[in-house]
Parts: sequence; structure tokens; C-alpha cells
Amino acid sequence: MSATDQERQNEQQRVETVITEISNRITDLEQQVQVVSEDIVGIRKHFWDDVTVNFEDATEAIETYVSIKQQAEVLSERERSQRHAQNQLRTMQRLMHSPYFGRIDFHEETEPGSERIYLGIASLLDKNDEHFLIYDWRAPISSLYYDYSPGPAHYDTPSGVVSGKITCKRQYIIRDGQLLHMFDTGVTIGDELLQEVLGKQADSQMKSIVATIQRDQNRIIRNEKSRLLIVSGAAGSGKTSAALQRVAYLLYRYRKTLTAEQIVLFSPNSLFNSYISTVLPELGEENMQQTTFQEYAQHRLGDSFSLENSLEQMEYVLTAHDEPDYEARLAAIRCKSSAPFLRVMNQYADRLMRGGIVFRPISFRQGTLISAAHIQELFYSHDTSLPIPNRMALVARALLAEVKQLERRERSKPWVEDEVQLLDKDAYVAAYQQLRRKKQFRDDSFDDFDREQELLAKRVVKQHFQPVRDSIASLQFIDIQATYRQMYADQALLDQLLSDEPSLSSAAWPAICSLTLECLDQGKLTQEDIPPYLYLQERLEGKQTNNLVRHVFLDEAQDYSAFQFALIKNLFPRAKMTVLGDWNQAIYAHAAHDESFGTVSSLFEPEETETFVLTKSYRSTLPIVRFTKQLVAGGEQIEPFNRDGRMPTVTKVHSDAELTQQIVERVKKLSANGHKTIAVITKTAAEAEKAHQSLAALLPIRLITTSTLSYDTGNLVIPSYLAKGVEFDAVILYDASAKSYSRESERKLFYTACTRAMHELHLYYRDAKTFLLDHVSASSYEHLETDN
Ligand SMILES: Nc1ncnc2c1ncn2[C@@H]1O[C@H](COP(=O)(O)OP(=O)(O)OP(=O)(O)O)[C@@H](O)[C@H]1O
Repeated sequence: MSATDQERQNEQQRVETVITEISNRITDLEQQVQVVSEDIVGIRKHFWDDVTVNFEDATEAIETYVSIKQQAEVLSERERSQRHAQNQLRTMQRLMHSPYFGRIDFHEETEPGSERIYLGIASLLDKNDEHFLIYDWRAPISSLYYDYSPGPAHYDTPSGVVSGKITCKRQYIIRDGQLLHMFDTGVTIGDELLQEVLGKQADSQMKSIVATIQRDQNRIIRNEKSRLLIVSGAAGSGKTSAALQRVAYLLYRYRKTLTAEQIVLFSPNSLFNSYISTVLPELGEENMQQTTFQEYAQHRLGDSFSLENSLEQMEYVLTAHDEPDYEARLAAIRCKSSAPFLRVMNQYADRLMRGGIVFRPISFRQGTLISAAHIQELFYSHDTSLPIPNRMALVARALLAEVKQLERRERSKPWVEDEVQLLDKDAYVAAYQQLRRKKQFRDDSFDDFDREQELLAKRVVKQHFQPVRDSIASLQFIDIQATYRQMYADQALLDQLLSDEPSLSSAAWPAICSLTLECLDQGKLTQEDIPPYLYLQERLEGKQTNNLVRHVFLDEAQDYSAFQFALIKNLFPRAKMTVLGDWNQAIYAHAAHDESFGTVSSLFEPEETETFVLTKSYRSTLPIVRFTKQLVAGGEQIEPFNRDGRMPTVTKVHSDAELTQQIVERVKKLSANGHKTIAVITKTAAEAEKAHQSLAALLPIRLITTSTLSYDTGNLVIPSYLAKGVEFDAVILYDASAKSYSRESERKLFYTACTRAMHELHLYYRDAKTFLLDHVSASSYEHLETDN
């Protein structure tokens, strides 16, 4: 037996020993869960047997309370033990399948010999609880595995830096207790393992990458210093993966103080949410909160407006070129989302401190109770240096006091008497009882009938005034809509506000204004108006904050506007932010002129900010990356991971019927070659529907729309902007014709669609291919043409 065979046998033996240990642990834990469950059932069943219930006097009642509390505590302690044992059991079951994936032998400077450190998705101690059979990949010592090749190395611990030397670094593929492969590895975490992982078929769910995290990704995952972490990375460079492993890392590192509810991830859409939702549970952690900016806007504004969502806006931008307002709308999207417009909005809000806020009168029973002019006077009588929200709170307080007076006066009005007559029996009984109680207390005599009428009148008026009081408390006397509208209705005001921002000067402003006014008057808020509107609302009402959340992740951050960054920062004042994005995938029209994370970094101090760049792309094969990197400026910096595969194809067809037939044949061939998820990517939703209609007659294929919440492996038709962030075994670009992609502004969308492909990429066009392919060298794809 050669030395390596012997080594392998030893390793297989160790796997078996560890698996036996895990299996013993599972048996113990199952028994523990069983015993605790029986305890819980028993306690619940006999809960009242051990409690003495006696409410005869205060002392007895307190004793009863204490006795119930004690019993409840015993129960909740048992329930906690049950949860703990169940969690441990689940972890052991996960380890059973593949106990570890890596090993390093580390010789610590101050120690005589080296220690073998095996890394897995959770820690496991030997049966005496003395030595680690497996270290959690997030333990401080495990960082050596990701950061160093054999040779000198060190790692940070809470008590200082530990230095030494790595003498061996090894990777394993263990499945169902069998050691399938092992490799000794040098500089990076081995290509062999990455080849194996990346060569697999796409899934409808993202997978964890703990076994193959790369050094530059590890830096992002373990960063604890920065308030703002910016990750800018090429398509497929592992930004989303790094973000999710980072969540898992933080939950481990701060397990005593941080819970999954204190972490929020903003993602582009609900489909993406579902795509990434299995990574953390796979690692034994609970999922963080997931949301979208649209959900937040809906929560804040959904009652006042019908809100356009970002995908509707996108579909408009891509399809409505012939509409008369198109250019004005595009200009509105660009201007209103920009950092200079954020300054304009701030300037407007500053002016409003001195005058111009529009107020709503407070009405009562079809009349005006307090006029808007009076509220305005009240507001502007306060010191103008006080922030607006503080002054609003003072106004609300004053208004509530006024309302109290008015309420008192109202009681003698005839309508009140009429309503009192109409009250039902219950109200009278309640009033009678209340009177009796009071009579008892005061021990005086009075005219019962008058008192009763008075009480009932008070009750009626109070009930009617409740909505008034509520509306004052929630500051509804501020007419935010009208104040926002005023900016676009008063041309002179807007000109003044824009005068300091030359980059916003545009001949389109009159058209932008009339478009905005038209939408507002119809109760609609366009996607580009939502963030500035919310921003103004905050400046007037005060910020809504969530102090619980400690970490906020923004994925696909290139799609966020200056306002959105500011709003999210304000919303989570105690959170650290991790912002991940790729400017080459900035598909929304608003991002076109703002190609940096300058806006978000300006929200934090420079010393609180760190930026990381990921240039290596893992998703696609080498031929696909060679092709896609030529589609965008700066693409030469993208480094492909060396995974072989088929060259992309670009096929010319001569008719729609031929296009359908070619795609059907292609999908069938791809399926026959073992590809599980094959996506036909169209530019727009309208085109997706059309493509689906013709393909579905000949193939099983699913249409993905904005309302699809999750998708399975299989054949699908999907609009480009919904495919953001996800990946497929093979991508078929439905229509790469000159007619379809005719604008420079569509370059990033085109690039985003092509970069979704893991193993194969096929493009089709009619007549002439899009100019976006002009600078792609002919040697990086195969050109095909059907016989005419
Ligand atoms: N270290 C790694 N080991 C194994 N797979 C990796 C690694 N890094 C990235 N990947 C794989 O590469 C693919 C792309 O990763 P991910 O989606 O995280 O990239 P991204 O930068 O968010 O991409 P995009 O911006 O295009 O949406 C995924 O299949 C992921 O599992």
C-alpha cells in the first residue's frame, strides 16, 4: 500500500470514527428529546394539580399567582431544553451526511506539536467534551483555512493574535459517510473542489459555499470593523453568497446577543427572496428578515396612493418608446433619483421651516373644526430654528388642547341630544352603572336623569371626537401630498430650487412637472416619486426608526437611488450596512448617470467605511465569461474561473416560426445533455408572454411573471429584469436582434441576461444582430444560421 493509500485509509477511518460519534450523539439526543417531551406533556396535563388556586383575599391571591408563575417557569424551562436538544439533533443530522470538508495542521508557535483542525458546518466535541473532532467553519481558528496556504499564518482571537505555521491543508468530499475525494491544496482553496461544485447543475435554490469560500470573500464575511461595507463585484463573483455566509458568520460570532430578527436583507424582488431562502437553514441558522424597498414603501404609503412598482416602471421604460411623454418620463426618472435632487429636496425642506407647508383643516361633522390657516399660524409661530418634526409635535399638542375645549362645547348641541335618544339599552345600562359607582364613591345626591343625560352626551361626543384626536396624533393635519405637489406646481419655486444644481438643468422640467401633477391628482405615485415623497414626509413628520435591527444588507445595490440609501440609513440608525452591487448590472434608468457608491459612502464617515472588490467570476464557464466580459466597459478586469465548457452560440433565424422551432430544438438538446434549468430570457414581460405562448404549445415550459413567488428547476421563460441575481444551467436569449436591443441604455440589461448562464449560452436574432455584440470578437462565439 502506498503512503497516499495509507493516508486515505486513515482518513476514511477517521470519518467512520466521527460518524460513529455523531450517531451516538443522535441516539442520546433523540432519547433526551423524548424524555423532555414526555415531561412537557406531563406538566401540561397536571399543570393545575400542583397549583393551589385561592383568591379569597389579597395574600391568597398573591400566593396563587406565585404558584402559577413557578409552575409556568418549570414548563418553559423544559420547553427551552426541548428546543435546544432539537436544534442540536438537527445539527448532528446535517453533520452525519458530511461531517467536515477541510483540514489544516497548525503548529502554534508556543506549542510543541501541531494540531489537526477539521472544519465542518458545526462544531463537535469528543465524548469527553475535551477535544474538537470538528471545528465550526466560523470559529476564529477556522479562518486560517480560508486565508492561508501552507506556511506561516496567524489568526485573530478575542484575546489576541495567534501565530504559527500551517503544515498541511486538505479538502474532502464526504457524502453519506464515504470519503469520495481528498486533495492537498496550496494557495487557494483548491480548484478541484471548486470545479466539482461549479460544474454541477443549477438548482432553484442557492447553495452555501462554506467549503470553498475564497480568501477575498472571507474578508467580507468576517469583517466586523466597518459601519459600512461596500462590496463591488463582477457578475457571478459571489456577492450574494458572501452576504449570506456573512449573516451566518455574524449569527455565530455574536450568538449571545444577535438574533436573526435583527438582520434585514433588502433584495430586488420576491422571487429572489425565495431563491436564497435555503442557504441559512442549510447551515443550521434561521433566516434573516427579507424584504424589498417596495414592501417598505407599500407599508408607509399604501393607504394614500396607488404605488407603481419598479418592475412596472422597467416595463414602461423598455416598451413605451412611442408614447408622447416617454422622454419626459425618462428625464424624470433620472433627475428624481439622483443625489443632486436629494440636495434639492433638502433645500426645499429647509425653506419649509420658514414658510410654505400646506396644512389640512380639521373637520368635524361636515364642517371645519379648526382651519388650515389657524394650524399654519400655530406652526409658524414657533421658533423657526426648531426642527420641523419638533414643531409639529408642539402643534399637535396645542391642537389636542383646543379640541378638548371644543369637545366640551359640543356636548350641548342639539345633534348630541338626538343621538342620545337613539342610543341602545346597553349604553343606558352602562351609564346607569357608572353613575351608581360614582354615587357610591361620592355619596352625594343629584338628579339622576340629568346626570345620566350629561354622561351620555359626553360619551357620544367623545366617541365622535376620537377620530379627530387620532388624526391629530398621527399628524394628519400636514398635507404632505399638497406640499410635495407644490414643488411641481410652482414653476418659480422649482426654478429657484434647481438653480444651484446645474446637472439637473433640463428642458424637460415643464413636461416632468405636468406629468407629476397628473399622476398625483389621480392618486398615483410613480416609482421615481416614491423615494423623494417618503423623504419629504420624513423631513416633515420625523423619521420612523427601527432600533432593533443591527445589520442591514442591500443586495443589487446598484439599483438603489440616493434617496433610498438615505431612507434606509435613517430607518435603521443602529445598524451596520453591507452594500453589494455591480455597476455593470445597473439596469434601471435612474442608475445610468450615477456610477459609483459615492452616494451611500457619503452617508457615513470615511473611517467607518471599507470597500472590497471581487473580480473573479465563478458562475459561468470560461468561454461564457470570455464572451460576456466584452459586452461592458471595464469588462477586461473580470477574471474568469477556469472551467471549461461549450462556446456560446449566436444564431440567425429568418422568421418567428423558425425562431420558435430553433429554440424548441435547443431546449430539447440541452435537456438531453442533462441540463435541468433552462431559461429562455426575454427583454420584457410582454415579450415573455408572447414567447411562452408559442413555445408552450411544443414544450413543457413555465412563464415567470412579477407575481411568481418561487420557481422550480425545469424550462422557463423569464423577462430579463426578473432574472436578476439568479442563475440557470443554460440561458437562451430569445431575441438578440438589432431591433430588440437598439439602445445603449439597454447594454446592462443585455449583459445581466447573458451572465445568468452557468454552463451554456445561446443567442438568437432575426435580420441583424444587436449592435451590443459589435465589439465581441467573432472568435469568442460560434455563429450559426438556419438554412433559408
Ligand atoms: N467560493 C465559491 N465557491 C463555490 N461557489 C461559488 C463561490 N463563490 C461564488 N460561487 C458560486 O457562483 C455563483 C454566483 O454567485 P453569486 O450569485 O453569489 O454571485 P453574485 O456576485 O451575487 O452574482 P450576480 O451579481 O451576477 O447576481 C453561485 O452559483 C455561487 O454558488
